[in-house]
Amino acid sequence: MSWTILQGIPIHYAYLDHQSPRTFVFINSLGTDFRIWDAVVDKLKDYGNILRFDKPGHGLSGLPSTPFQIKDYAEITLELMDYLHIERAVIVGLSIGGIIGQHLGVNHPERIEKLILSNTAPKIGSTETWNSRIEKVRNEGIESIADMVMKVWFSEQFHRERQAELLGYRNMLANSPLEGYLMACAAIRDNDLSAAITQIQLPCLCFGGTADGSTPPALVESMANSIPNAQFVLISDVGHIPCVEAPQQIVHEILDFVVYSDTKSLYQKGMITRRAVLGNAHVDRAEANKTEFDRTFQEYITNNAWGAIWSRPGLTKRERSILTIAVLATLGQEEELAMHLRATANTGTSLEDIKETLLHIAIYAGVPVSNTAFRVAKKVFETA
Ligand SMILES: O=C(O)CC1=CCC(=O)O1
Repeated sequence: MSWTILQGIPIHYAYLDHQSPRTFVFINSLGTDFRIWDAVVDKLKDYGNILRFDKPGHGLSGLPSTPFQIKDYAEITLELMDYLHIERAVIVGLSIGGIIGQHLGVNHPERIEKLILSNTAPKIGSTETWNSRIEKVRNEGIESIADMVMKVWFSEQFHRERQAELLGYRNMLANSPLEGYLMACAAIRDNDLSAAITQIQLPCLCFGGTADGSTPPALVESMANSIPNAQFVLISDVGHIPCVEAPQQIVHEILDFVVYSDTKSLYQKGMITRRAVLGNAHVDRAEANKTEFDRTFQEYITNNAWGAIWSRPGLTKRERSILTIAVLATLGQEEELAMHLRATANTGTSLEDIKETLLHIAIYAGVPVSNTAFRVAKKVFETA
C-alpha cells in the first residue's frame, strides 16, 4: 500500500516500477477500488510499469472537500503521474475511468502514449437516471442498489458460475464510501464529451461487452466511430467489468494494441487476426496441412486478407464478417461461406445478423443465391 497527499486528499495507490520505458495507468469505474485490475496486472506486469490508484472518494483514498467534476479527477490523475515522475503513459480507463481517459485524451494528449477505453462512452446515462440513483442512494444507502448494479456489472454466466466472487464484488460496491460514490454519480451526470472526443488523434482501443447493461456495445462502438484513430473490440459474454470477467482476453487485446502493433510484421498481425476470427483449431489445421506447394499462397492470404485488410480498424470484425458472408454467398463459394459462418462465433455476428444478411442479398443477388446460402447456414448451425 502506498499513499501520498494531493490537493489535501490522501491518495491510495500501487506503483509497480521496474524502470520499463512504458507505463500503464489504470483508472477505475464507479463503486470499485483498484483491486479490480489484479488479474490484468498479474499478466501485464512484464510489459511495463503499472500504476493503479483509488479515485478521490473511492477505496482507501480520501474525499475531496468540494465536489469533483470529471476534469478534477483528470487533474489529480496527472498530479499523481507527476508525483511519480511518469511523463507519458498508456491510459486504461474503465467506465467513469474511461470518461476521465477521454478528458485526458482531449486536453492532455501529450501525456498519453495510447488510450484504452473500456466499457465507457462520452456520455453515460441521463440526468434523470443519475438523479434518481443519487436520491435512492442518499435515502436508502448503496446496499439498496447493489443487486441492480451487479446485473449491470456481470454477465448471467458470472452470476451462475462465480458466486463467491459475485458476493465479493457486491461487498466492494456496498462498502464504497457513500459521499465519494454520490460525488462520482454527479460528475458522470454532468459530463458530456460527445463533441470533444472527435478531436482525439491518439491511437485508441475501445472495449465493449456483449452483456454490458450500463454501456451497451452499440454505445461504445459509436464512441469508437467518433474518435478518428479508434478501433472497437467486442468481448463476448462479459458485462460492464471485463477486467474481472475476462482478464486474459483484455490483456491479449491490450498487448496486441500496445506492444505488438508497433513491432509486428504484416504476417504476425495477420496471424493474430486470423486466429481471433477463425479460431486456433482451424488455423492450426490449415498450418499443419500446408506444403511447399501452397506455402507462398498461404502466406499471401495471411499477409493480405488478415494482416492488411481484416486487421484494419475502419470496420468492426462484425461488419467485416457480414460483408464477407454476403460476398461469398453471392459468389456461390459454399466452402468458404461455411467457414465464415462458423467464424461468426468469434466476430460478434449474431444469428439475426446472418438471417438479415441472407435476406438482404436475395434482392441484390437473387433468390437462388440466398436459397443456397440459407441451406449452407442451416447445415453449419445445426451441426455446431
Ligand atoms: O455502476 C454502474 O451502474 C455502472 C457504471 C456507470 C458508470 C461507472 O463508472 O460504472
